[in-house]
Amino acid sequence: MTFPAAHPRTALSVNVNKVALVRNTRHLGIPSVLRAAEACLAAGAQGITVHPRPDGRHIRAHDVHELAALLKAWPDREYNIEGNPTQNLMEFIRAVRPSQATFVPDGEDQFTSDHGWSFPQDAQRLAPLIQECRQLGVRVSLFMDPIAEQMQAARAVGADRVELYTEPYAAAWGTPGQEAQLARYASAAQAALDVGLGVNAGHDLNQDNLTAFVARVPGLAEVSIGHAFIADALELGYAETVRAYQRCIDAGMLDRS
Ligand SMILES: CC(=O)[C@@H](O)[C@H](O)COP(=O)(O)O
Ligand SMILES: NCC(=O)COP(=O)(O)O
Repeated sequence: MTFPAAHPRTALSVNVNKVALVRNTRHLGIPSVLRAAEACLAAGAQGITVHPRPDGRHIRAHDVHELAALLKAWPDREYNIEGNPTQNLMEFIRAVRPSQATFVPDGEDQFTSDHGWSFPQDAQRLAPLIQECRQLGVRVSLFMDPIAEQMQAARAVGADRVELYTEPYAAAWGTPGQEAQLARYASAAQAALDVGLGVNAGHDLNQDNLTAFVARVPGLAEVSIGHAFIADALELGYAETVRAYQRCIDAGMLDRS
């Protein structure tokens, strides 16, 4: 399916954290993170995302480097490495130079990501790190709550994109608050576009809530999806799960136009 240049297809980046989480429960090397990534790329996923947390609970340093080598065989796909640049992220960015670095303000022992950066408080410590990434040729995306008023500051600090934290939308899915959340994300995305930022999104997106989000949120360049995707892949397999999520995206794109 092709889309007009004015509305390029929202890219699917598969987060493989949870494959590593299961692998780490034995010393057998299975399930393979590499095989998962390769199967998703072969099925058409536009990118792979990892979040190598400092405690190594799932993605570890060797995964980051092995996936970088794999992605070299897929030059038209993207590698997105997430993390807190004041912790361990920058060592990976310098060594691997992925397509994109997504800065996430997580603490070292955080259960999962649950908030975005705040401006002006975070600007001073982020600016030099963003500049370094851009000098390395790495696009920078800032994990942000869907607050339209924060987008100007995100741009001013040098970010190329924002990634809208979508758990509040996912939590409202199927409730009376769903529409208000969609309007909130659409407003934040438009504010980002208005100041020259690209728009990514992620966290708790799934096959139920993805289509409506793609349809309503303008200029959505990329969704990164992991937890629900891997849960679905346990039942459907990686290739069919990629196709299922692509169908959700394409349905949203058609609703948008
Ligand atoms: C930043 C974000 O929302 C996710 O990309 C993050 O990778 C989730 O981390 P866990 O997989 O450790 O829950
Ligand atoms: N940036 C979001 C991501 O990579 C995956 O989040 P989730 O789908 O595991 O919640």
